Amino acid sequence: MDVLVFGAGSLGTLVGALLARAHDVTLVGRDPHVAAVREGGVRVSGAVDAHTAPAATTEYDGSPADVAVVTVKSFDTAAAADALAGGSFEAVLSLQNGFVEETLAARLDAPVLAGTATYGARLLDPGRVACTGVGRVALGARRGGIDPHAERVGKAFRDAGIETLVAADMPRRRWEKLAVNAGINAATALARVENGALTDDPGRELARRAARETARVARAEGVSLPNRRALSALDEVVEATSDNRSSTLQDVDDEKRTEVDAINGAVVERGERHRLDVPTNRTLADLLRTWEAGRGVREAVEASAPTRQKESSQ
Ligand SMILES: NC(=O)C1=CN([C@@H]2O[C@H](COP(=O)(O)OP(=O)(O)OC[C@H]3O[C@@H](n4cnc5c(N)ncnc54)[C@H](OP(=O)(O)O)[C@@H]3O)[C@@H](O)[C@H]2O)C=CC1
Ligand SMILES: CC(C)(CO)C(=O)C(=O)O
Repeated sequence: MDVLVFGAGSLGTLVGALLARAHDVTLVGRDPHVAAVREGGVRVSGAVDAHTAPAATTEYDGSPADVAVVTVKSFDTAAAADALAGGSFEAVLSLQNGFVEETLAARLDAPVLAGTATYGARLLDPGRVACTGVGRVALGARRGGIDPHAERVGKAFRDAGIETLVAADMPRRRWEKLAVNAGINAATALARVENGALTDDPGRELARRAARETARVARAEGVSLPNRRALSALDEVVEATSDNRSSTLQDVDDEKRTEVDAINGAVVERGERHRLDVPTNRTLADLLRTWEAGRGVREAVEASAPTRQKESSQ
């Protein structure tokens, strides 16, 4: 299978390198990482050990592929879709946080599959990525149901040794992942702690409040996500990733724009559509955005790529 991975940062490089064990893969990313991959391939370390040689480029040239896997940050989704619009794919799969599939579907002709990834990945140096935790990729039709494209992409992932579930209930899984991220990411970033700090109060109850609010908004959107399911998913991930620094904490560490708009901001925006008050998510979003404004990181991103999406949580 020919695979294009668009957004070869931490997660895209890990997934692309693993897929290259069984498929023809091309990474689209930035130099000097792309140059290093061209020179010596990708070395995967940590929970998975691999060394593969995907192709790599900084500019997608429109070449067709069986599947395009999108792994840019949520606020780069529209720009990524615009870059991919000239290509031809059997399917497009997003592994990003947030409800970005609609942004892709609005711009691309190919069927867009929803995906969640609980693998942990961290780009160490150009050409080197660490797998900080073996999780699972869940993928399927973004509106739910059985999808032949999902079956084919899921087989390709499994053939490459990636833990993969092809799911018919991606709407619930996307909201469940959002509840987990709403509970973990902002709290750990603002408190500057690893995920495991949310095992005990006050962090645990803070995270649970944010997750419960998210589940309530999910139900208002017509998605069956009971509080107990959202809370058990939160507990499972906090335990499984207790030593992790969440991606939002990593962004704060690196003084980079966060995905707050696609996480807590999305809960607030969707809640407002249903006149639901979500005070914990609102406060977490406001605090993170205050940090971003204080560091000027949002403007820096938009200045560097004007076509970058004005964040929306469509
Ligand atoms: N890392 C992880 O463990 C996990 C990440 N995720 C999700 O996956 C997504 C990606 O996360 P992550 O990999 O950590 O983020 P990264 O920032 O490490 O990776 C995204 C990469 O895409 C690049 N990029 C963006 N636009 C373009 C473009 N037009 N052309 C070429 N390269 C481009 C970025 O470069 P630049 O910064 O220079 O624009 C960056 O290198 C996020 O939504 C995240 O929430 C989900 C689960 C786990
Ligand atoms: C699941 C979790 C919270 C793991 O850290 C994650 O997805 C992230 O950090 O963005």
